[in-house]
Amino acid sequence: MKTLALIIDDEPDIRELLEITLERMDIECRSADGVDSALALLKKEKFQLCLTDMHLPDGSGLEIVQAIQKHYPHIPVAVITAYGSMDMAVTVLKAGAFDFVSKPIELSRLRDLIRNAVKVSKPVTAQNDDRRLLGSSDIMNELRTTIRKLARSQAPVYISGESGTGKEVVARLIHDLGPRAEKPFIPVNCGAIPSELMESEFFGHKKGSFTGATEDKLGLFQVANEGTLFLDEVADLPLTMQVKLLRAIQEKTVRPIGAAKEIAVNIRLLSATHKDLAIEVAEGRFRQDLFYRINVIQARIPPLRDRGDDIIELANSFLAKLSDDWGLTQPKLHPKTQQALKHYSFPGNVRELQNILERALTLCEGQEILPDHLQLPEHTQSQLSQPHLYAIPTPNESDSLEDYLLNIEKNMIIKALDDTRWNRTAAAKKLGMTFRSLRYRLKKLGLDDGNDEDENS
Ligand SMILES: Nc1ncnc2c1ncn2[C@@H]1O[C@H](COP(=O)(O)OP(=O)(O)OP(=O)(O)O)[C@@H](O)[C@H]1O
Repeated sequence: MKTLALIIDDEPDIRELLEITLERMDIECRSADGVDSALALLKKEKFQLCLTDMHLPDGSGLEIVQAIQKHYPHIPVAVITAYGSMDMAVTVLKAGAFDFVSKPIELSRLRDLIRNAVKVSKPVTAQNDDRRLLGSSDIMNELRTTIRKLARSQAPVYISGESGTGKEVVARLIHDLGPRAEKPFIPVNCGAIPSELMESEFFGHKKGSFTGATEDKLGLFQVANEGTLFLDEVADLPLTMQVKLLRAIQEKTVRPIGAAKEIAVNIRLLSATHKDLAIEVAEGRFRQDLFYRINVIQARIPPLRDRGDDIIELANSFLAKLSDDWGLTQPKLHPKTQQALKHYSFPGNVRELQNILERALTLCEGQEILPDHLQLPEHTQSQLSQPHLYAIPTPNESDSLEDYLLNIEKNMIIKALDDTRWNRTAAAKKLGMTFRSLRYRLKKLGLDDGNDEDENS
């Protein structure tokens, strides 16, 4: 059966251009010139994809996106936005549009978009793939649903989560379950590239463009072309590189060092960091405009300590794998070991659990792993009790690490404010942060009184 597409545009010329392009791709089309007529067609026929203009005589493309999300969520819908209207593109992606194309419509970009939409409209066959993400807690099942949704979209996703929670595993799944699965997935650790090599790594260079450039080199953007570029530890990008990256993302082109021409690239962008990007922005280390572009949709990965019985499920699975690799019979986790694992806070999350088990398997001589083999730090607090200026509160039983740290942050801020008679400029200085950053934290901690007066006092 032929794929059926719905085209919505009030300009007959553009409708015709879209129809011709799609029909050449063996896709049958129906056209509508406004919101009402489009909604009527959606009721009447079964579509596999939809392409709508943003400005329609009786409404907007956003209404179409919302209606499709609500009533026909399986139909990928892409929006044609006005030239340079990035804000609108971000809005429609957030509302659930699968992708966007801006005017004047570039035919090669349109064809790529349509090809991806056709793939997305087919039922996912790679369901089994998400077994790579172990854990059957509700919180992980929710994450799996989110991943499947995000895989269909082309929107940039910012994956947040503490160190070792599985951000890269999630990024790979988003790629593997999506329409770009057959194309490259290129992970880049932004913190690991020396700053002087960064531009050449990302955008490539021509032979002879600088000392040491003995060959032409493709940049990561080109290597990832048609696939996914995963910027891990994106907060570690120097500001100068952030500007260049923003440009490449917005223009969808790159210029290798020493090249005369820009090269078009088609990538899906995923990014992650264990840092709080909003704080990085508030403290001036991360550009707000880049944050806005990469953070169109956010996926949060929960820390391991919040995943309940998943800890034991993961532990058993890692033990099975390790025992198999090392040619051992898989030992059991003693009930007390299970208790100890469930009560540990895992600041290093899944990666730390893997390391703990590897050590435990080395230390364990019998068929059972005992609590001692885990060598867990006696108290989580021992890791936090570095030299400190103010008394560190004792954690409550129910505190998560996050709550506990927030409490410390709050105490230090209140102490600094008390010491400076609530002069926030002086308090910020005392705490070694900018006024903006202090104000952000005060808001976050609910201590903000809405008075910004002392900025310059
Ligand atoms: N749910 C999970 N099921 C199975 N393995 C997992 C899961 N989550 C993480 N892992 C494993 O834990 C390790 C750390 O995962 P990953 O590198 O994706 O974390 P990360 O959040 O990207 O870490 P970092 O912040 O250090 O970059 C990897 O070996 C990964 O395979």
